[in-house]
Amino acid sequence: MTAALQARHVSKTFGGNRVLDDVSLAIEPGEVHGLLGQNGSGKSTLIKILAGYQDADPGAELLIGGHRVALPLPSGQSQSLGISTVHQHLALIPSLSVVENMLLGRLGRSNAMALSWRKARAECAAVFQRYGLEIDPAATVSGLSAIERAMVAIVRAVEDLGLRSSGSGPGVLILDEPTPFLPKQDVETLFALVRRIVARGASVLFVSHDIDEVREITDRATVLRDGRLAGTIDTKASSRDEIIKLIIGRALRADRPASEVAQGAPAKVAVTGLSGGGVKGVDFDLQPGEILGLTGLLGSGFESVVYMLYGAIPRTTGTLRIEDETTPLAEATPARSIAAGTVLIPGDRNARAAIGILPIADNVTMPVLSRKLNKWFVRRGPMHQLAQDLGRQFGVVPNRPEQPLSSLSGGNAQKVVIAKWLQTDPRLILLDEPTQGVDVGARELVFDAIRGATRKGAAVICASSDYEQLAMLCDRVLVFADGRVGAELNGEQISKQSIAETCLRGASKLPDAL
Ligand SMILES: Nc1ncnc2c1ncn2[C@@H]1O[C@H](COP(=O)(O)OP(=O)(O)OP(=O)(O)O)[C@@H](O)[C@H]1O
Repeated sequence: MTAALQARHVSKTFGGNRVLDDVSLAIEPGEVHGLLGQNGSGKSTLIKILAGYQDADPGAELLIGGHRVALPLPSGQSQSLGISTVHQHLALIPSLSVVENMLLGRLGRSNAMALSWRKARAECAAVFQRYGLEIDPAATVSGLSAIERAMVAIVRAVEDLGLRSSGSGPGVLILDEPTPFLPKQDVETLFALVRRIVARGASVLFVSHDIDEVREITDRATVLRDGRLAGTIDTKASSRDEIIKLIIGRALRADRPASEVAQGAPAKVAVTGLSGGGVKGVDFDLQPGEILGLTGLLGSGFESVVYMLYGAIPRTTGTLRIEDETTPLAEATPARSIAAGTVLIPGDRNARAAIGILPIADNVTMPVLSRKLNKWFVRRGPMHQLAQDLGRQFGVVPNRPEQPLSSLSGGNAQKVVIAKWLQTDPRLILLDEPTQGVDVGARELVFDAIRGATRKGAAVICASSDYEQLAMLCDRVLVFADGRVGAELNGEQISKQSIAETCLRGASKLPDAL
């Protein structure tokens, strides 16, 4: 069978640093092919080369549908050659309608004056119907749910492939980590769409850190390790442990660590009457060193809690007590929270937690410039030394503080953000999806760092819809439903399965199996 896409001998060097080394990859027609590897293993670089955003080093070869294609791909031409990419940020314009977004690529190439919007909407509706989607072409993208936005971007990418001129097969759709921003229940909806796409003959290259998802949706997978090909596997025939071992070169720790929370100690943190942002009068408290998980279905209110406690959502009411200091949340602001020893590590690190164009050293030392370094003027030597030490401690790869943060892979950038706040020895750590985009091996490092902070007495609140993460990390999990705490899971009750079941039952009662 002629491969839908074949890449051979792909290498890439940045300033003397070889990040891809003689990688080869073949994707069959109608196949969902996984691309796996630790943070910084070279997945995005490979995709950027396949999508024509980046040149490969000399010697690389690319065949699409058996036809040799000259590298580098001409800028903006990858779709006409049969490769379409959907990145995590989706590249939709929120203020435009669905149909306008669907036509974005084509508008640039055609005479827009001659466009009939009525006809375009009807065609768009017919396309959505073909894929079994119920999305109004006239709706504004900003009003769509996360899963609807993802599906619009994916269908647009596939349709743009269908318009290409070359006759070399139905093409390859690259999905670059499409699921981390989606609630778990919507992942199935997305997978149904992926199955429909491959049933129509196209192939999909699926990049993900979620091993269970990879085993569910892909047929085979290529694994990169340190920029080299670690292997190509039949995912259905491979166990979870085998895949993890190929990715990180070792096995993960088997069990969740036993809770270290001292029973019966007075609460260190107490939240009372928390209301606003979809939350309706919630009370809970935390023991010193406790890691409390918050979860639920999207819209159940759990997603807002850490931002409300940090003072980042206006019109929040209730109180937050840390040890013997009580703050009315109506008066909380991020600056006051930081001064009181509360830190927030947000989910959207690119927009809210880091400045990509600044060096890693500047990003990571920002909260401690006056405390740990010279208060009156910035000396880069000590700043670099501190950044280097933190990079080592948190496993940032490559550990080069002078590089811009944006040159790090997604997962390594997240480690920098976590290091930046944990070094401040906070009393309360607020986390929103702390290991989104972080690979399975590095997750252990991040979890260890968070547990290290709890040993120093910090309390942690972790909001997440990643049930596996909650099961590995938390001493207790509160499952939200309709703005309130619907169920509480403790100790042995906590597992990925039990959290998923409790969420899906509307959090009205504990799972039968418990
Ligand atoms: N423009 C660049 N300049 C310098 N180094 C870069 C650049 N882009 C990527 N790198 C380096 O190349 C290596 C591979 O990065 P890449 O983003 O491909 O990894 P990845 O496997 O996609 O990681 P993640 O899972 O974290 O997204 C990393 O060490 C990264 O720092």
